[in-house]
Amino acid sequence: MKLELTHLQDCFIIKEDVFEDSRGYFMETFNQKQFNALTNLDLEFVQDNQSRSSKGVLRGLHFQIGESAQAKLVRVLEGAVLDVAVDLRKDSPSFGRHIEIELTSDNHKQLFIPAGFAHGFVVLSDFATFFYKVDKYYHPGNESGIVYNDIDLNIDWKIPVHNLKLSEKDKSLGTFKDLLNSM
Ligand SMILES: Cc1cn([C@H]2C[C@H](O)[C@@H](COP(=O)(O)OP(=O)(O)O[C@H]3O[C@H](C)C(=O)[C@H](O)[C@H]3O)O2)c(=O)[nH]c1=O
Repeated sequence: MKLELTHLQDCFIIKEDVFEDSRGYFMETFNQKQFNALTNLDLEFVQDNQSRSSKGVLRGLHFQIGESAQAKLVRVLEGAVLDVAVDLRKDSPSFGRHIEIELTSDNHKQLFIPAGFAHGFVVLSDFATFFYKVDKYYHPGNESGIVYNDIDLNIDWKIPVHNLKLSEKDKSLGTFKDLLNSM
């Protein structure tokens, strides 16, 4: 297991060892002891989530608030996505900045996203199966988000806007400025 720092504080790229042979490959996709030792965190993931989406589907930007704020360890089982995480922690040196990273079933990359971040992804392949671990349970009443095309975040989703497919909920999410005003 290898850890790669990013320009966002406490947000890491994780590469697990992949053992390939003539049959295919084997990998340990998560090892709590190794994860805690490498990240120097004492996290316990309590829920696994999985979604499958077609090309152009954009899910996000989402986060849970207060005590329900989730750290996430995300990866792709099938296909490819552009994954985006935004640092919403006011005291962070990377506050307001975001990372865009391609996660695919071939590059086996995982992204660790700390609590206090907004998260979303757009599907680049015909279909993508997205899998992630979270360290806090789902609390629908504590869900919040930022609209994908927020002018201040200025995220380049790589897919032409007319090809994007969002839920009605995600289309009507608030702006980054709305969030700042509520802090
Ligand atoms: C997140 C979640 C949802 N649900 C139910 C609620 C809805 O009936 C249904 C679909 O939920 P939603 O449209 O919010 O699913 P996504 O748009 O994939 O949401 C996720 O999108 C981005 C990528 C994230 O990072 C979040 O973890 C998560 O918000 O699943 C549950 O039962 N448990 C859960 O933990």
